[in-house]
Amino acid sequence: MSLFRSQSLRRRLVLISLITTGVTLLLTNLGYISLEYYLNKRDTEKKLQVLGNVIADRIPSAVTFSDTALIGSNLSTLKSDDAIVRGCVYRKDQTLIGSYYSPAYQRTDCPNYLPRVGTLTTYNLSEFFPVKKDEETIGTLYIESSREQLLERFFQFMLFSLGIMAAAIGMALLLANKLKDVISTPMRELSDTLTEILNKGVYSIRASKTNNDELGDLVDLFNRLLTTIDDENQSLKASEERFRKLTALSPVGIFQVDPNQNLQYVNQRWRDIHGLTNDHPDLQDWFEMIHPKDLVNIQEAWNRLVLDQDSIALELRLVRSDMTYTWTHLMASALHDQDGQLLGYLGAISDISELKAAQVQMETLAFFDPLTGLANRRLFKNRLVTSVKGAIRSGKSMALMFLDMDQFKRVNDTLGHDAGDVLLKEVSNRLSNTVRENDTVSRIGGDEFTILLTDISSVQDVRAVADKILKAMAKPIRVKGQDILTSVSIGITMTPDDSTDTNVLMKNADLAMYSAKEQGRNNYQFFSEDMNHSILEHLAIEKEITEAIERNQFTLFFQPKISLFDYRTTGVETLIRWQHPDKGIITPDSFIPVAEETGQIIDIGNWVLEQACRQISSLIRKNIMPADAKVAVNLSAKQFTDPKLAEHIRNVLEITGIPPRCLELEITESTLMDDVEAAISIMQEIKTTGVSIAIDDFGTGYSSLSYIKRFPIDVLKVDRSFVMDIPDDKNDMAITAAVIAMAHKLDLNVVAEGVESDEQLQYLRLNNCDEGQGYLFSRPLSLAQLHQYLVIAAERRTNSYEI
Ligand SMILES: Nc1nc2c(ncn2[C@@H]2O[C@@H]3COP(=O)(O)O[C@H]4[C@@H](O)[C@H](n5cnc6c(=O)[nH]c(N)nc65)O[C@@H]4COP(=O)(O)O[C@H]3[C@H]2O)c(=O)[nH]1
Repeated sequence: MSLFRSQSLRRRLVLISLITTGVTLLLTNLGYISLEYYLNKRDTEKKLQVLGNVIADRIPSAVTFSDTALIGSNLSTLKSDDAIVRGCVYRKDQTLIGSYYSPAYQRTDCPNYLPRVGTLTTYNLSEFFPVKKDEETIGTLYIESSREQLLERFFQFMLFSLGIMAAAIGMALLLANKLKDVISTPMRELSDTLTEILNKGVYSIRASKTNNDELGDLVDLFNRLLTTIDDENQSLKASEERFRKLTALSPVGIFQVDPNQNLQYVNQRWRDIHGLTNDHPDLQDWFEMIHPKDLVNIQEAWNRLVLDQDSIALELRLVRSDMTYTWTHLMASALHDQDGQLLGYLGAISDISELKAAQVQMETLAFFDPLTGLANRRLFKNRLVTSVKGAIRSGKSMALMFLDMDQFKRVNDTLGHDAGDVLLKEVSNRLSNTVRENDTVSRIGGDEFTILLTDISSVQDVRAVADKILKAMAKPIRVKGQDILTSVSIGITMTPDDSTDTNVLMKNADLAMYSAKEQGRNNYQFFSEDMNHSILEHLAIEKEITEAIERNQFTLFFQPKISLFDYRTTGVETLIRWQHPDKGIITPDSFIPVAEETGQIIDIGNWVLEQACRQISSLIRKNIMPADAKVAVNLSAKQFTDPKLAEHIRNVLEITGIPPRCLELEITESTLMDDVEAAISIMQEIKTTGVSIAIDDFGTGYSSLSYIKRFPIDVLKVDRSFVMDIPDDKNDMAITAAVIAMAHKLDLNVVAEGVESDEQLQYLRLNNCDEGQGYLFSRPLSLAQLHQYLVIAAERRTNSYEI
């Protein structure tokens, strides 16, 4: 069977035709010959029967009388049939009494005795017929017919059939050949076309159609299939071309990996990013380029890609041959065909070095102070949280130092911001050089620094560092050709001893730093619970101030200002008092700083301004207060920088009806020196309302003459600390005299604060101080007391204080 299958279609067609025709004819002829033979044999047998019966019917008498002649004449009728070989008649005793044999056959007598008939050949046809007389069998007739004629006809038929078979097979051969042309040739052509297409790879070749039958349809279908393949091929080529162009132009490196992990394709950009020039880069080479720190990540991601067919995206560094590295972003995913069969992996890699650099820059900006390069507040807070956790974990201590530069503002304002920057940088350097590398130095504000000291074994270590810092700061810093002496005040808190809460630690260090400031600056203080108590006190005051505002517990006192030339009352300074229901009168020093810090000062200050103007304007209207006298009101720093200040002043002037020239605002020198430029513009705005401005506590704020010149002020109040030591402190006396002279040069009115003694009065008068204020003239007075004071003062104005 396999031999048959391995034959060509053409040969198989011929074989099938021959076998089919041969077998069909063979079977047909065999059937036909057999039928013919059977029919002839039946005819012969019938004839034998007829002859036998006729003769048997005629010869009973002849047999009875053994009339051999009669028997012989009857048997001679057998001559009529050429096929009869012999006829034999036997008596009842089975002896032969008559016989006939055909000369055409080999002469054989009938056997003499009936049973011996069986010895004759059985090849022929034979039959026994009983010879009966009166129903009694008196003899037997035996007739034998030859088969020769039968067989002769049989062979003639056979010969004829074979002739027909040969003719039929010949016809079948012709038919098979024809079939070859009809079926096999177009099939061969189709196969040749296909072979040509496959060999040349040209899908535009078409098979030629010769028939309009099923094979013709097959050729049509084949050509249509080719057209479809050709179209798809074309679009595939177009798409491939597009892909090729796109990848060539792509700013992204593109790569393809086959299912066996071989790098199948990379575009030019991929090569550029990797700095690889070889034609067939290897995936292993690529893995070897990956930065050791990124290897674990990429291997883990690659496993996910290959084993789980997951898409991956990650950032990694590629190390080039010159050991520089490029930051890249890699994305890859598995490629499957329509049946879900894995085709490989497709990926894109982009150079993100610039992005990374920008990110680093952003992080630097976000976490580092651009001026000093130190950690900024944000990074400091992160480190503080981490350090506290580390300290808890390791069981070791950590110290937080809060440093504030002493008198930085003075340098900044007098020598300019550039000088301030130089100072800050140098201080930063000195701080960084004083601590270990593990410790974090941060600049968290203008002149505020923090230091985190980790792994502290004892407080002694911290003291040693703090001492080193103070010592490092003691050396002068050269700024703009001048040697500047600077110092820092340091507050220190420890974790876990003081707290493990970062906010609490910050507050502790801040408190300790303020305590260091209070202790005279240029020193360090460790946080103690006492400092905390002052916070609680602070909080309590804050709460009480709120209640005081609500319950109208504030009242105003006025302290007269006296002309040192004619002792006239030139005005009053408004001083707030708190009439506490339990604690009695509370002076402003106890609550103004708290109110300043909490912002409550804005409400309080606005109330003071309005009340003072209202009360004094009523005294002016009643002519109790001289019409040219002024009421001075203190402005806190927060009030001063309140954007609504000028609007509020105008409002108060309007609603109280006090003339603007009768109102004077006292602003402390330190408030003005916080931000000189801003202060000047605020003062200019205040001046538009028509009120006067006085600098309070002059001499304590390190203001330089160049600024005073630019301030739109009217009055300069010499601080009580200078007046206080007259006549004992020659230095203070000289300063006071110089300030008065300078103020006069600037056309400013000078008021001396805290005049308590005649000596002081005389000295001030001697130096042409314009006005004085102090216990020598009057303590701060309630409105009623002031009323009384003014009345009396008017009466004894002349020379009352003169000695
Ligand atoms: N030892 C001594 N002291 C004298 C003498 N003459 C006056 N004083 C006191 O010196 C302070 C003068 O006021 P200041 O320098 O403006 O200093 C004021 C001022 O800065 C502030 N202040 C007072 N009232 C207000 C206010 O309404 N608003 C704001 N923002 N601050 C106020 O509180 C500070 C303290 O005020 P007070 O306790 O009233 O204290 C007053 C006054 O009672 C003297 O001869 N000897």
